[in-house]
Amino acid sequence: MKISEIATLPTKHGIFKIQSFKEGDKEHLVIFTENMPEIPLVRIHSECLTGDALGSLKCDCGEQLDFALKAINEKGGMVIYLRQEGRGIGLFNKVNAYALQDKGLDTVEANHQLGFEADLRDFSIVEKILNHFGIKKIKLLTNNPRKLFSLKNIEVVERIPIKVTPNKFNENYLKTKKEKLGHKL
Ligand SMILES: Nc1nc2c(ncn2[C@@H]2O[C@H](COP(=O)(O)OP(=O)(O)OP(=O)(O)O)[C@@H](O)[C@H]2O)c(=O)[nH]1
Ligand SMILES: [Zn+2]
Repeated sequence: MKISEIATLPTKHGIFKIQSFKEGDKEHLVIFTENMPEIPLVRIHSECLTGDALGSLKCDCGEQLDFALKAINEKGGMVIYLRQEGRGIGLFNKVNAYALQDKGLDTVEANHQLGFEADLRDFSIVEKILNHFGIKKIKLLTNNPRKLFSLKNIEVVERIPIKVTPNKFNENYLKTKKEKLGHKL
């Protein structure tokens, strides 16, 4: 793992520090506050270019990221931004999955139709990053139990749910997340 220098990143949510952790060809990011409580608020966020950067309403990613940055700016902690777009299938395949969803398949069926498992993500780098910061206990912002189970040597003192406002474009996606992917929604 290669670790970059720390730089300042002013955002609409507040002034953060930013650092990149590179493993293989993946350039992950940690966006963190200068004030780091002993038990920080942590968001493990997987890349969603369409939701995070383009304002897509098909999923809840952009809204979750905004919610997390706002809360972390207030309470102290970090967003660990993992470059595993499309639950690990990549952007090109996600667009093909979206095309299948236009035809009526849900998010899980579309992945299967393309020959992928529903969720191919790997969260193993998270513990390495938290170790690097000397963090042993966290409060985790998530609705996804898989993220909790992926942490073996880090104590999750509290799981904080992220509430988003459903819209007509993502209501089926949220329903599938709850029914097929086990999200607590
Ligand atoms: N393959 C696929 N990936 C999607 C689709 N919609 C969103 N994604 C991806 O799903 C991932 C969502 O990541 P997160 O928001 O970190 O995680 P989550 O599983 O939703 O869990 P929490 O938000 O923590 O509750 C991102 O990588 C998105 O790119 C879809 O329809 N198909
Ligand atoms: Zn998304």
